[in-house]
Amino acid sequence: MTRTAEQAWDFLQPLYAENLTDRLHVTLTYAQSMDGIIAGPQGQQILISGKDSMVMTHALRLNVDGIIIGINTLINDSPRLTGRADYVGEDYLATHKQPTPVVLDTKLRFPLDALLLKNAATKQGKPPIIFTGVDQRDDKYSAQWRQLEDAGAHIYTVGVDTSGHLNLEEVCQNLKSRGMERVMIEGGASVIKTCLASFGLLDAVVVTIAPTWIGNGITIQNPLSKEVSCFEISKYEDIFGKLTHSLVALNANVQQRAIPTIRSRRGYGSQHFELVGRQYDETSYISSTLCQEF
Ligand SMILES: NC(=O)C1=CN([C@@H]2O[C@H](COP(=O)(O)OP(=O)(O)OC[C@H]3O[C@@H](n4cnc5c(N)ncnc54)[C@H](OP(=O)(O)O)[C@@H]3O)[C@@H](O)[C@H]2O)C=CC1
Ligand SMILES: Nc1nc(O)c(N)c(N[C@@H]2O[C@H](COP(=O)(O)O)[C@@H](O)[C@H]2O)n1
Repeated sequence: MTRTAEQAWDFLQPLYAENLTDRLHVTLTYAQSMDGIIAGPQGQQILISGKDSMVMTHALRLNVDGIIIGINTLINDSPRLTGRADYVGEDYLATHKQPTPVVLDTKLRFPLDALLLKNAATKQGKPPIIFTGVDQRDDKYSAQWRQLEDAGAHIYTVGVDTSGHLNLEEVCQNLKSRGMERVMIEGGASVIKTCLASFGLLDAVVVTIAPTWIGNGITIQNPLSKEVSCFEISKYEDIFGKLTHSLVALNANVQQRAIPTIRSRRGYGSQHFELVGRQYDETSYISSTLCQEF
């Protein structure tokens, strides 16, 4: 069975029930294997999600104002960051707006041949926003800045925190001030780790965990033991338990692993977990696509 975009969005609705008016609603979303791998050893893109999970990702993309990624993901993958009819269907696509791509790029390394710029030029996607830590007046960056703007990008300088990374709170405030209400953060590993370590930044986490062990690659956490039983997947809750909402969408024939999948928490420290878990998929559909490289 393949989910429709409407079904996928219905499934995600509990994460968006609250009406946040004063701050940006931020969803962290990514796909990982059971051993926490999100990309190949040299950062090669790996197809981890199954078809239904991709429908969910693309439906989500079409229900947010912006998609944030780190500069390495842009350089490695040159993603499109659009919602596409292949996954959501023409009708859904026609009735939803495309998100604005947002790239975290401290040193303005954004390549001029990136697909995001080409797609913006041909109106297949919105012009990207680049957040950087450099100053437009700095001679070292002014030419690149101008070329990127000429190619359609909007560039904003934000603060750099003590780890040398862009301050994500400031990024979110900036996007909110530009009229955005909801964004999703799609990765990669470094950005995911920053987000998971920044309690208070995230409102929701949507993770696809494919029931496979990749064994070697870019990981977002210490690999669990390969002897792990199905139910030990709940170890992920150590991380997710700190979040306001979290959702684990298992994407294949792993009913026995269908532990409660949405956790909602109000007020950090209150020890109150509200369990509203649901399993996303009911049938197997993914095994033929697991771990194939693009
Ligand atoms: N399976 C999945 O769902 C996904 C997988 N991926 C994979 O992830 C891989 C890339 O991951 P990775 O190499 O870790 O790179 P990222 O895409 O996470 O980019 C990291 C870079 O972003 C910049 N950056 C700026 N601000 C921040 C911040 N606050 N926190 C973290 N980084 C920041 C830094 O570079 P600088 O200092 O130059 O600004 C940093 O080195 C790709 O191979 C891609 O295929 C990506 C997305 C989703
Ligand atoms: N949801 C999801 N599942 C996977 O298996 C993935 N490998 C990814 N990767 C992310 O999607 C980006 C590609 O986007 P486009 O299809 O080009 O729009 C890639 O850069 C990762 O961010 N996601």
